Amino acid sequence: MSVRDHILLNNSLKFPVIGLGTWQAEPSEIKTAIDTALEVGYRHIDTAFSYMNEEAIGDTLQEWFNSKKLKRGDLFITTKLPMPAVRPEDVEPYLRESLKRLKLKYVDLYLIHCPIGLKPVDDNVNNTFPTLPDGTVSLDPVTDLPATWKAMEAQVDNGLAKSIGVSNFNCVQIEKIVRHARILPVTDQVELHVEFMQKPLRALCKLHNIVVTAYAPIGSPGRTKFYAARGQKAPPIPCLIHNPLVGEVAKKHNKSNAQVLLRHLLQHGLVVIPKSCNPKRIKENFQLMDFQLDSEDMKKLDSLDKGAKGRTFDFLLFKGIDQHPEYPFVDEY
Ligand SMILES: NC(=O)C1=CN([C@@H]2O[C@H](COP(=O)(O)OP(=O)(O)OC[C@H]3O[C@@H](n4cnc5c(N)ncnc54)[C@H](OP(=O)(O)O)[C@@H]3O)[C@@H](O)[C@H]2O)C=CC1
Ligand SMILES: O=C1CO[C@H](CO)[C@@H](O)[C@@H]1O
Repeated sequence: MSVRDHILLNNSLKFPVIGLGTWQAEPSEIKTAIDTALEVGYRHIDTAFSYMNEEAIGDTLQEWFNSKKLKRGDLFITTKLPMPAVRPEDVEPYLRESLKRLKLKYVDLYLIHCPIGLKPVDDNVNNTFPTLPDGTVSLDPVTDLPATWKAMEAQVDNGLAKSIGVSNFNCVQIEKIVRHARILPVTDQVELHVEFMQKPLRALCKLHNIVVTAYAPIGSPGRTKFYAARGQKAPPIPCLIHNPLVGEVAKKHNKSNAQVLLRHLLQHGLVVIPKSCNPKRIKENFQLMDFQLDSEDMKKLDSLDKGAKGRTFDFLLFKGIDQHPEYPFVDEY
């Protein structure tokens, strides 16, 4: 099955199917990562206010624009509204702050990072995981998703975002948005990989013409760092890269295991945003268009799906987060 390098969105915006993920990419690593990615052909970068690297990304993009090697219109840049700002009045100020850090006039895609709203505990906007003195996360129980979505739509109207979408929304939450939306979300960015193929959510999104973007497409093996920084032990991380079946398919095509994991998702019509700060792996993760998995390969890889049991992102490292009424990770979605 052939795969196009972009999906054409309703507003004629081209959504490149391979993007560079940047969670846990330190500002000091960003220049090399973005330079390498743009040189090998990536045109889509995924970041978030809470990744604390928007400024470094903005600096590197400016160098590319100043050197005239690329124009703003050549790129597709995504960033996200953080959890302490999931309320209507915070949408525009946070988007403006992200744009200031990115040194851009608009983003191509602005996402609600997570349906869970948090209550800030201080004036520090960079404190994106506010915690109460008892160690639990500071929940905002009155998160109003339809009202927040209305404020997201206003960002398309005012030209600060070319398109808008959601992330970590489950089927019920997607339906809630779709019922109220004037502008539909273009994507739901969720955990999705060979062991967690998100069948019900994909079916629902297809119905509404919403593209599904796969985060952690190679299993997010580096996330121990995020837990360690918070004094916690990471939960078991699935060894997708070393799965023998994936290895078999990779050997047949003379490609790496990571390339097979990514190509499998592309052939399912998904957008993938693998993260790497390593030039060799950044290149490897982009070389996905010179081979095709046949139906037997796809069947083999599909057999690895564990359904809801394959989920590994539950945000439970933020103590008490599952007490929020919009906690999304309650079912396979
Ligand atoms: N909306 C949300 O809530 C979330 C969004 N995301 C987004 O999705 C992106 C991707 O997800 P992420 O969690 O980073 O996980 P990925 O599945 O992309 O895995 C990234 C990890 O795999 C390593 N890696 C990358 N390429 C290869 C390769 N070819 N072979 C072996 N190892 C490799 C990287 O290390 P190295 O850098 O050393 O190469 C890194 O440790 C994020 O960066 C972020 O942009 C992620 C999580 C949640
Ligand atoms: O994007 C993200 C990566 O995952 C983290 C949790 O495990 C989130 O906090 C963050 O929003």
